[in-house]
Order: sequence, then C-alpha cells, then structure tokens
Amino acid sequence: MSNTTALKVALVGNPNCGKTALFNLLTGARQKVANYAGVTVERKVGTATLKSGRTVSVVDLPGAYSLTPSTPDEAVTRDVVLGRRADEAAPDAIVAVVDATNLPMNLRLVLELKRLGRPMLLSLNMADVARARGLQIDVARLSAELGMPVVETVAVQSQGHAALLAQLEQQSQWPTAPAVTSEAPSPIELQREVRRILAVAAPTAMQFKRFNHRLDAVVMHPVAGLALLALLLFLMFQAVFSWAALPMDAIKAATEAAGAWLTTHMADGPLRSLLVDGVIAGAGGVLVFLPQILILFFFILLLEDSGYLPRAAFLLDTVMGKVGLSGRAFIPLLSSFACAIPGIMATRTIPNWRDRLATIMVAPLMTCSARLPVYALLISAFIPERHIGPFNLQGLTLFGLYVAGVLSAMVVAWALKRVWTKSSYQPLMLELPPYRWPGLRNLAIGLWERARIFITRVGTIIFSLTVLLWFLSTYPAPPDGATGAAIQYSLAGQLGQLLQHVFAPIGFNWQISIALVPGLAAREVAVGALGTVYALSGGGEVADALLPVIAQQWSLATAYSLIAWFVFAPQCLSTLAVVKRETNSWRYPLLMAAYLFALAYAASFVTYRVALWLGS
Ligand SMILES: Nc1nc2c(ncn2[C@@H]2O[C@H](COP(=O)(O)OP(=O)(O)OP(=O)(O)O)[C@@H](O)[C@H]2O)c(=O)[nH]1
Ligand SMILES: [Mg+2]
Repeated sequence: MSNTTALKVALVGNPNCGKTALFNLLTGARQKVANYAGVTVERKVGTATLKSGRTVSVVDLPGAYSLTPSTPDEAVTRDVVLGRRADEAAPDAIVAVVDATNLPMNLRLVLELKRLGRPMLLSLNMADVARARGLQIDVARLSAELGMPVVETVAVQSQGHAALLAQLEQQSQWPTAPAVTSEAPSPIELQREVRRILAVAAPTAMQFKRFNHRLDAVVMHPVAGLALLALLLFLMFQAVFSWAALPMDAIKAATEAAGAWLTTHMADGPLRSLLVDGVIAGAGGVLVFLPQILILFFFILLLEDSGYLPRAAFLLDTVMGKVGLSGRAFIPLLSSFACAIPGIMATRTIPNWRDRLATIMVAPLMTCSARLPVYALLISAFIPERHIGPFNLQGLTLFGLYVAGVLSAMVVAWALKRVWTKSSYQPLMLELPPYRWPGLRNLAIGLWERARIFITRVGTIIFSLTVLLWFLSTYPAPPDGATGAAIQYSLAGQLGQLLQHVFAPIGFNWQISIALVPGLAAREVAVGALGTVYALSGGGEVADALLPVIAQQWSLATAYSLIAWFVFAPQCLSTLAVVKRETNSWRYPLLMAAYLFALAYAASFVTYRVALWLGS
C-alpha cells in the first residue's frame, strides 16, 4: 500500500511514563527504556503497521513536564510538537502518554497539549500497575471530560498496545478541540483543572500514596545506602571475572581452532598470514571479551530498570555538589560506563550550561565498555587468580580501576570549578520512580543491543583497522639477509620505533607504541592490534596466545603503566566528535584531548617510575 501521506503521530508525555516502551512495542524498535526520567534525549522515528495494512509513522520524544522547556531535551519535544523544526512538519496527531498511577502530575501536560487544537488521544499507560494498586479510573468519563479518546495501555506486555492500535485505525475520527491562543494558564490554574477532572473521573487518583518508603529507608540511608551501593558495584565486578570464564574459554577455543585449522590447511603465504595473524589474532582476540561486556550490562540494566539509579544519584548528590557537579550529572556519567557518547548526549537533561559543560568534560573518565577488553587482558596476564577471603583479586583490581576513573573525574570536576568559578550548588530535583521488577523483555532488548553494538564494532572498525595494521606491519618485506623479525622492517615497525622515543620514558616498547596508533580510533583496537603485532613478531606460531606472550615479555611496571594510560587517554575519536557536536565548537574537544593526554602521560610516568622503584 502506498503511503505518500502516511499519518504521523507523536508520543508526548512526562518523563518515565513509558513512551519509549510503547514506541518499541508499536514499531518493533529497540530504543533504550529504563526506570528513571530523562532516558530519551532525542526524537526517534519508527513505523507501525496497523491491522488494515496501513502504516503510521510514530515519533518518540524526550519526556517533558511542560511545553515551556527548561532543558535542551525538553526543547526538542516542544519544537517537534509545535512544528518549529525547519526539516519537519508538525505531527498530524498527538498521542499523549501518561503514567496512570500518577495522573495528578501527568495530566497537566495533557491539558497544555489540548490547547494546541490538534487531534489527540490519551494513552493511560501502566494500566497494569494502576489496576494492581486498586486505582479506579472511569475511562468513559475521563474521555468525556477531556474531549478525546482514552485507551489503556501496558507497554511491557506483548499485546499491551492493542487498544491504541485500534484507535489509530480510526484516527480521522478523533475529535479536535479548538485551539486556544489566550495566555497560557499558570501551573496553579492547570492543577485546579486537573483536580476537577480527577474528582469526577478517578477520585482515588488524588490520594497520592508512597509505596516504597520502607525500602527507601535503607536504600537512601546516608550510611547503609552507601554501603549497599559499594556492595552492589563490587559484586558486579566480581561477576565480570568469575562468571565469564566459561564462555570466554569457549570463544577462545573456537578462534584458536579456526587459526590452527587455517594454519594446517592453507599454504604458507600472505593470505594465510592475513587471516591468521590479522583477522583471527586481531578481531577474534577482541571478540573473546563479549561475555564480560554482557555480564557488566546485565547488572547495569537490572539497576536501571529497577528504579535504583536515581536513588544512587540522590545518595551521591552532596558528594558531587562538593566537587562542583550537578546531581543531574549522575545519570549521564553513569551512562558513560557503557560509552561516553550516549553519556555526553544525556547531559542535555542538565539545564545550566556550565554544569553541562563540566559534565561533558569529565564523562570520558568514566570507564566505558571499550576499556574492558584492555583492562581484562592486562589483568588476566598480570594479576594472579588469587582469592582474598571471598574476593577474587582480579575482580578487585577491576573494581579499583573503575573507582580510579570515578575519583579522577571528581578531581577534574573540582579543578574545573576552581577555574570557571561556577554557579553555586543547586540541590538535585529529580523524580524518584517507583521500584519495579526489571522486565525480561527490556533486559533481553538491552543485552541484545549491547551484543549487537559490540559485534558490529568487532566486524567493522576493529576488523578493518587490524587488517590495515596487518598490511602496514607486513610491508615492505625485510631486505635480504635481515636478521630480526620481519615486522621490524615494515612501515608500522618503523613508526613504532619512532614513537618509542616518546613512550620509552613511560615504559612502552615498540609493539605497544604501534598498537596505540590504531587504538586512537577505538580503544579495543589496541588489543586486536597487539594480537596482530605479536603474532607477526612471533614468527608463525598459532596466533591466539597473546596473553602468555605479554605476561612473559612485559615487566610488571610496563603493564601497570599501560593500564594507567588507558584510565585517562582519550583513545576514541567518536567521543571527541560528539563533544564538538554538542558544544558546537572545536575548542572543547581539543581542550579535552589535550588535558586527557597530559593526564595519561603523567599518570603512566608516575606509575612506571614508582613500580620500577618498588622493584617490579
Ligand atoms: N509495569 C509497567 N511498566 C512499564 C510500562 N510502561 C513502561 N514501563 C516501565 O517504565 C519505565 C520507563 O519506561 P520508558 O519507556 O523508558 O519511559 P519514557 O517515557 O520513554 O521515559 P523518558 O525517555 O525518560 O521520557 C521502564 O522501567 C519500563 O519498563 C507499563 O505499561 N507497565
Ligand atoms: Mg523514552
């Protein structure tokens, strides 16, 4: 069916009412859903297909409390709804999504939207929770009061959007209230109208109950709460090492077998070397870390979907305030554990520009998942698999590295505050979502997305860079009668020796120096690159043995120094590109790269010297 004039509807509502979950259900998309406000910061478009075969274009928007924005992400919502964006017409109809358990708050925006005089429908989302709490909502009455169709939805059940789909089918019949152009009503007037409507349509909705206060007494307790937070994070890093061992061994065995098979079944020559030393040792060597990444995200997703995260933000708010970060920075910084890029984009929920900039500048110090392969490799090679009481030393070290990232972010933020004489501390205002059991569907979508992103990276950027590195490390071939490993005569080998002048003071050998260059594009590439470089210098053995090789050839001091380097170094061009986009200037990405490289070099230098001095 042709749909040149496909119907376009926008999902509009308060933060955390389930717009994105509904969007995913309608369009089959896999956008991020989590139990806190401010998850979506950009508009996303998808297509829903109705029973009749008709298609509807659906726009998911950042949550907004009102059409008068106080943050950049809310401004996106206003601009899309009002059709103020140059590249996009206003939506034909509005689906106002509300959290049915919090109507007194959510209906205000609905009344504001209604004044626009557009075809509109109300989706009472979280109908399951509302029912479980015994909230009685007279849907017909509510519909009559508001003058728009009202449907109940449950965005976390596979058929939870059936009523909405049926209404979309007959969208042309949605009534349109006349547009009101008089001055916008004050919040108090809006609230009065909401009360009036609820008094007749859902009287029980006005009795606002707090359900979670008993749990919160512990979770948000200044001492017990912090202890719980530390324990949770700690368990998470333990699991990254102890649970991942089995699947990692399986992947390693498979790539090793592939390498061995190629070595016996192919004639020796450049193509075999490209496959074994380039592709398998390089990209294959990075793939091994998939289980650890998934375990880390399994925990992060659980914390996100349960409603725990904003509580942790409150716990840490005073600490963050002391170093000059806004409490709102917590969630962007936490997202940066996945990757600094969504983290930096999530800073759009911070209203104050200085606060936002400070958060952007420290976001790359949070340990992103691309560092995990590097850390895991170095930890497995150099930290013994020993148990201290119930703790495993490798997990403990990883935990320490994450803490190091966080602490350095605090120090840098504090220094920035000094330089910029920032605005005074503003206490955190953030809605606490109710606790929820994490949904299996969300969990599955979240893990699947992480796996997909990682495998795509391995298959594209990591693969191409290791292949490129293989060429640079193989050609030109060594001159006749050359003695050392062939790679030393190659372009990459020569570059590595040149760079070594810069890196020798911090203990890096030429192999590491080479690996750092492609690793600038993306951190994990450094692992793949080390695999390729050592496979080529080793002379023909099966490639996958990077771990024992570095364990044997590097001094402990070198290993620690390289770890310190990766805590700080801005080895990620995409992050710098996003900073350029978000700040609209080259100044901040350049400043960021400069300060991070300086920190990395200094930290590695100190680490290396101290380690040597201690006799490692
Ligand atoms: N029980 C239940 N949970 C829901 C329902 N809809 C959404 N959720 C949960 O509510 C939380 C918020 O969902 P999102 O879809 O991220 O909310 P959003 O409106 O897009 O939030 P922002 O992007 O921050 O504005 C998640 O934990 C969802 O799993 C529902 O109908 N029932
Ligand atoms: Mg959303």
